[in-house]
Amino acid sequence: MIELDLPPSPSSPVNSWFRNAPLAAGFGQSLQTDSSQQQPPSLSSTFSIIMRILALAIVPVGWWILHLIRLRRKNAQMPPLPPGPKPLPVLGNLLDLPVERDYETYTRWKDVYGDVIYLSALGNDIVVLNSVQAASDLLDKRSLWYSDRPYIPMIHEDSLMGFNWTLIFMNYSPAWRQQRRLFAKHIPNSAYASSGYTFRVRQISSAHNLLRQLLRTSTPPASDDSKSSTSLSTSDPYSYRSHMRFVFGNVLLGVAYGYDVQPEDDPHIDLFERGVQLVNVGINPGTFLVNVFPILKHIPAWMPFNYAKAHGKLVRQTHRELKERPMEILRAKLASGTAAPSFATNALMDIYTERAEALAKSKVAGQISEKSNSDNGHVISETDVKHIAASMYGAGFDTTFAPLLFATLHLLLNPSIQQRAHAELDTVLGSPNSNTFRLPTWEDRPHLPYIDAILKESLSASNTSPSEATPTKEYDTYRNFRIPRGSMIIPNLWAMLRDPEVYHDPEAFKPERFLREEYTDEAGNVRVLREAEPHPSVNGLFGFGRRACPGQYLADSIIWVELVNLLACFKFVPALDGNGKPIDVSWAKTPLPAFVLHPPAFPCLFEPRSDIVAQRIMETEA
Ligand code: HEM
Repeated sequence: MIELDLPPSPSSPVNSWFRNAPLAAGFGQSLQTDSSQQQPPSLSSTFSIIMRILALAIVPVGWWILHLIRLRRKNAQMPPLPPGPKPLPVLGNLLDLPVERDYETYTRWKDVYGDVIYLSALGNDIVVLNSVQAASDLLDKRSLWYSDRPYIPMIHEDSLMGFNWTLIFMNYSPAWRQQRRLFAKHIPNSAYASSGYTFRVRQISSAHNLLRQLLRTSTPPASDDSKSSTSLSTSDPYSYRSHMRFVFGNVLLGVAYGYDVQPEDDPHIDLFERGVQLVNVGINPGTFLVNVFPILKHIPAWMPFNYAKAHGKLVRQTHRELKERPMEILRAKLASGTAAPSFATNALMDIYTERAEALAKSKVAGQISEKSNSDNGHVISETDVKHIAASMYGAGFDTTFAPLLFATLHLLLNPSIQQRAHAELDTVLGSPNSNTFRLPTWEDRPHLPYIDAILKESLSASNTSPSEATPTKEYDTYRNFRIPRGSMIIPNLWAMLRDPEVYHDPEAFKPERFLREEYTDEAGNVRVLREAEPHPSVNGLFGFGRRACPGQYLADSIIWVELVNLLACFKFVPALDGNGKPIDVSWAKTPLPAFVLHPPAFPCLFEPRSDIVAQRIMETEA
């Protein structure tokens, strides 16, 4: 070990680097001295060290300068980059990028730079799309080039989270295409498709389950005398959240595996929740440095403080369990003939049937052919079924839960919207005070346009924050701007939904913007009273192009059935504070920063609309 007896100095990292730098650079031998005779280095030896450092540095620095000059020349011949905040050398716009609520900053920049903005961060190109037009032009119309996923070391490295088995993060590839086809085949692409019948039965029974749970913890109806059955219950103004969570978990695991969730502490729900939370931690750009400096992925797992590898291992273990456990249960049920219909049940049955047919054919033709089922060599297998089913909870839970929370919040804040919804429902379901009152069914949907409008407005409120990014496959030009190859494309839904050209009074919760209203004039002609607002960005809510959400029709039907049942049966009323005054919850309109925006927990009470309604709810138990 060589030690230099340099004059004492403050132990800042920079000083210590300078102290050790010559050793690290291989200058140790020339400086090796007997510590008993050490002298401060002479001026000439210091000069020689500096010269050597300069000599060594000149090659990379020269290369870097040449590279920059060449890049400048090349770029000068190309169209300019889209406008954006001025970058710093090397860091680019790293310091401009907000840690939280990036969508708000991108939206503010729209006024300054326009709807296509260029940013760079540590050499990575980023293009933010702030309008539906730009997003659709690139992601829809040039979808072949814009369908890949960005490389995120924590996600994609097998030695870290190894999470690229899920559709959401898979690159555009034959395996991805096959999985999308499999998804589309078994998850109906229309809320009204006949193949969706079994899922709709499950959705209805889950919605009734939610009604019963809310009734048990609800406030009594206003007209209630103290003997009513509902008056026995006390009200926890936050309990609705856990009831809703249970119901969405039940629907999603039911659709995925035909699995019935236990009302409390279901082990599968716990497992999937844990899996989602662990992934969220891993993909947060600020949590693990390896996402910013991918080279850190080479640090071995045994090194102390290697939290990224430790976290990756935990995620892999949890996901192995989460993928295997429900499939094992399903296989056992399939073997005993007791499996309920579900995505995985139906897809596995298909595979088994195809295999049996291929086997039968092979006995005739002497060989097994799996070609019919393949895309560039990728044949659908049980592993694909397992992976898609396991993705459904993560992809579908928060995304469906959040719009229902927003609907609840805005209905609570806007009694007039509730009244209008109740009036529409009463014409279809009967008055809640009449014995003819019934609960809604799927067939009622076309007759309830205002409920649909509330659903659309709630979906807009919960727009997925703009972290979805797709690298361009090739260098591209758009509106005479250059989009560098490999750019991260960020469609900023927040800005799209607040585009004043499209969306009037965007901050207000106005379901009627989705209604086209007609009236009949004196001569009996049907005329348009008001056109629905043009609102193309509601399509953008489910993404663009080839990567657009494959679960959108399922999501739409899941949220609709919950919302319509809640509205048919309950009034959403404010909880009271210690002085008996209604608690104001308007603060909850500002969403929490997350990938899927959702309101912070706010108190809300559910009051059954009448005793007859309460009775109808209890009848569903049968
Ligand atoms: C209101 C609810 C939902 C919303 C707003 C929503 C939105 C989205 C968005 C914005 C994307 C990304 C598209 C892109 O990258 O361009 C996506 C992808 C995806 N969604 Fe949904 N989603 C919802 C519900 C669901 C449900 C219920 C499921 C399934 C059970 C699901 C499954 C998926 C999958 C598998 C992907 C990845 C597709 C791919 O990368 O090819 N989603 N969703």
